[in-house]
Amino acid sequence: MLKVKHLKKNYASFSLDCSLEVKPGYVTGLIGQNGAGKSTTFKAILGLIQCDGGSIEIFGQSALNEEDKQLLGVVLSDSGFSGYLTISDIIPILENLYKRFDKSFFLRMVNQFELPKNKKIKEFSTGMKAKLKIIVAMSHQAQLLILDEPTAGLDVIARDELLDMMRDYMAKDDQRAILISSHISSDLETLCDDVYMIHNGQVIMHEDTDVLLSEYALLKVDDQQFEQLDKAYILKYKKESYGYSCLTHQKQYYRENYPNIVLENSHIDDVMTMMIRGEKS
Ligand SMILES: Nc1ncnc2c1ncn2[C@@H]1O[C@H](COP(=O)(O)OP(=O)(O)OP(=O)(O)O)[C@@H](O)[C@H]1O
Repeated sequence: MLKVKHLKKNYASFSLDCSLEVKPGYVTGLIGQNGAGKSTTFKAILGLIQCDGGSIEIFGQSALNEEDKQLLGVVLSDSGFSGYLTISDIIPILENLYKRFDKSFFLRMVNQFELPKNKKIKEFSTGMKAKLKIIVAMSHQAQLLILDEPTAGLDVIARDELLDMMRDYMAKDDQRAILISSHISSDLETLCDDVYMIHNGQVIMHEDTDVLLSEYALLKVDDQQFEQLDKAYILKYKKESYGYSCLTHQKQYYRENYPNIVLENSHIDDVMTMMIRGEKS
C-alpha cells in the first residue's frame, strides 16, 4: 500500500534517509524522539515538501493523483480547519471534498466525543481539536490513514476511545492500513502490528510488535556476569550502577543458558532507549 525507499530530505543541520513499508491490513508505527524526522517523513510521503532523493510508492503509484487522495485520511500537527469555522460549517466542506464522506458516521463520532457543533474551532481545547482531526480523517472511508501524533494532548480516556476507534476502523475492512506516529509507546504497543524506530533521520530498527514484546528483553547483570556473558545476541548494552543492562532479541537463549541472570520483559520505550543510548555489543 505504501513503500518508501531511502527517502531523503536535507536541511541545514538534519538529513533524513528513511525506508519503510505499510502493508494492507497493518497498523504500522513510527516512533522517535523530538526532531527524529517523523513529521518530515510524513510530509514527504504526502508530497507536502520536496524530497532530495529516494522513492515513494503509494497505492501502487509514484505520486498521489486526485482519485487516490480520496483513499487517504491524514492528521498532521499543523493541519486542520480555520478556527473561525464550526463543525456545522465544515460538514458541507467535507461533503464537497470527499465522494465517500459518511455524514452519519461523522455526526455519530462528534456526539460520542461530545464535541459542540456550533462553537468556533478556535475555542476548542487541544483535546477537542485532536479528536475532530481524527474524526475528519476517518469519516470518508479512506484506505490508508497517515496520522502524525494523533493522540498528542489527549487524556488517557480520550486516547483509549480513539485507539478503539482506530481498531474499529481496521476491523471494518482487511485492506485498510494505518501509518501512525506517537510519543506514547503504550499507544503503539497496543495498536500497531509493527514498529519502525527513527533516530537522527535514520531508521534504526523495524520489528513486529509481538516479537518486540515477546522476544526482546533486558538482562540486568553485574560486572562479572557481563564479562562471562555470550554477547552473540546482545544488541546493545549500557553501564549502570549495578553493572550493565543489556538488550537482547533472543530472550529464550539467555533464559535457558543463564538461569541466574535477571531478565526483564522490555517495552518499546526500553528498546528505543537502549537502541539510542546503549553501546553496540
Ligand atoms: N522547514 C525546515 N527547515 C529546516 N529544518 C527543518 C524544517 N522542518 C524540519 N526541520 C528539522 O528537521 C528535523 C526533523 O524534524 P521533524 O519535525 O521531522 O521531527 P519529528 O520527529 O516530527 O519531531 P517532533 O516529535 O518534535 O514533532 C529537526 O531537526 C527540524 O529542526
